[in-house]
Amino acid sequence: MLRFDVISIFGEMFSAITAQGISAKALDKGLYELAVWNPRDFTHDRHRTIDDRPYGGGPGMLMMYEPLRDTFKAINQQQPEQPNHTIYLSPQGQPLTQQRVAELATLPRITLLCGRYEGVDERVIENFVDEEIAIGDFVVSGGELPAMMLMDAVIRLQPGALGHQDSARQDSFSDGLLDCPHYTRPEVVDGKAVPPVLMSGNHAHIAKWRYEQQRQRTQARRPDLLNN
Ligand SMILES: CN(C)c1ccccc1CNc1ccc(C(N)=O)cn1
Repeated sequence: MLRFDVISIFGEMFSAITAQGISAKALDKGLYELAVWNPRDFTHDRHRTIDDRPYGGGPGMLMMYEPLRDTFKAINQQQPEQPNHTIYLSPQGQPLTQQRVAELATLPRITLLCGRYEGVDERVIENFVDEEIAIGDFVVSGGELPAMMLMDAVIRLQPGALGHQDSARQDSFSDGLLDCPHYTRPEVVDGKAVPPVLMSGNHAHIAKWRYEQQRQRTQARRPDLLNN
């Protein structure tokens, strides 16, 4: 069973994936387990300090080394037998792709470090982080939402997470093309009809049309995805 250990000062945010939807059902089915660790629990001062000012000056605060080190130690004491892979979500990371998600989905254990403030002391990354990942080229206020997106993408690839028909469909995604258009009832609405080929019952024609649509859309919207 896949285990996630998450380091975050805002652990309650993760109810966004544990309370509803496919990720909640997968948790109930025992397809993964999740533990959230708060670095504040690994401080020793009265104010439970986990941030401090940056050397060299500059705006904002950084997450300090020692509380994070002690959090990593506690996590690794709990699961010494399982090999661990630690990911830091940051704008400086490698862009996440579906191919990388599929590789991560085969791991038994993933630790996710969620940065806040202006990030973490670089020595944390050097000593404890295996991989730095960005879920896109933009900045948000913390690593928690990026972590939840990575987790959701990995969870839905776990066997049993999707109904059979969905898992068949998501395979069409992993052929590196954008998805084709989709339609459902009614057949005509506000003067717009469903493409007749989809009403034909000719499954070979339907498959050909859908693939053609995928290729046209990818060429038009994301030519960078072609020639892979
Ligand atoms: C607070 N910031 C700027 C920060 C700085 C350093 C690390 C983490 C953070 C947390 N923010 C993040 C995290 C990830 C992504 C992403 N694209 O995956 C975007 N923002």
